[in-house]
Amino acid sequence: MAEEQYQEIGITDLAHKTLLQSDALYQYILETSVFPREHECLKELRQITEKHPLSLIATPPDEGQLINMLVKLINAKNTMEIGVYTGYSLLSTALALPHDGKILAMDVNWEYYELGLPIIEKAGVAHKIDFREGPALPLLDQLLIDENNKGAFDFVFVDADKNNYLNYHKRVIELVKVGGLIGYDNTLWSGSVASPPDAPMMDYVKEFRSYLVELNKYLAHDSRIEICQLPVGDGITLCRRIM
Ligand SMILES: C[S@@+](CC[C@H](N)C(=O)[O-])C[C@H]1O[C@@H](n2cnc3c(N)ncnc32)[C@H](O)[C@@H]1O
Repeated sequence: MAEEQYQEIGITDLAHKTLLQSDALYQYILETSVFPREHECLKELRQITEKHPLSLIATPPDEGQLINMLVKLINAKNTMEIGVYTGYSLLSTALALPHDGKILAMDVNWEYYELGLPIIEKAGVAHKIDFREGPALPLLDQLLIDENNKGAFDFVFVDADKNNYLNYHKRVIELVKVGGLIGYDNTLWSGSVASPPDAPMMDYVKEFRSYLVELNKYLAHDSRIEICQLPVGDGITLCRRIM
């Protein structure tokens, strides 16, 4: 999505990055858990990102910490990320992977990634990343043509255009291995998924709310996965493929 489009739909006006409606409580979590252990390069990347006009779309540091922990817990080696922006979640993943681990990273915008790339290089993990510029759906379709890619991924993080999440799920579920994990970001969508559709909400929230509601319903009934929805960041749904 282009910067002007984000501005048009009002994302830059979002008041809170996370579901916690208390800045003090969020700050407490950051200061007592995340920041003391945040990798120096993640800190640098966060500081660069904060200067960008779209910094609100970046993965928040507590969620980056969760992703880093998950990747280590499942011993992931072959991973994918859809929606990179400047690379906070990408770097959180890359730092957790073994030296020969891989991330296939997709984003329509190379310029955002370019902002974070020097920090990723400095962290010594750029060799793990295969960045593909372009819309993710055709890239996923291309991957699915090769049978070897089916069930080949240990972990997939989806954090791109919300109107395509269900389309991503229909493809990614075939690419992740049985026992592997998919993380969908923003599944609580500023808490709006639990509000009536006519409740007052910002344009940006209103525009995409129905896609998240639809995704959440679909995931709840998809027998191929077990799920765990966490109120971290803007809500992340973890899906473990079981068949
Ligand atoms: C919420 S941001 C990703 C944040 C990122 N995970 C981080 O850690 O900061 C969403 C990203 O998705 C990208 N995007 C939007 N539509 C896309 C599409 N169809 N295919 C791939 N990427 C897309 C945008 O360019 C943007 O960088």
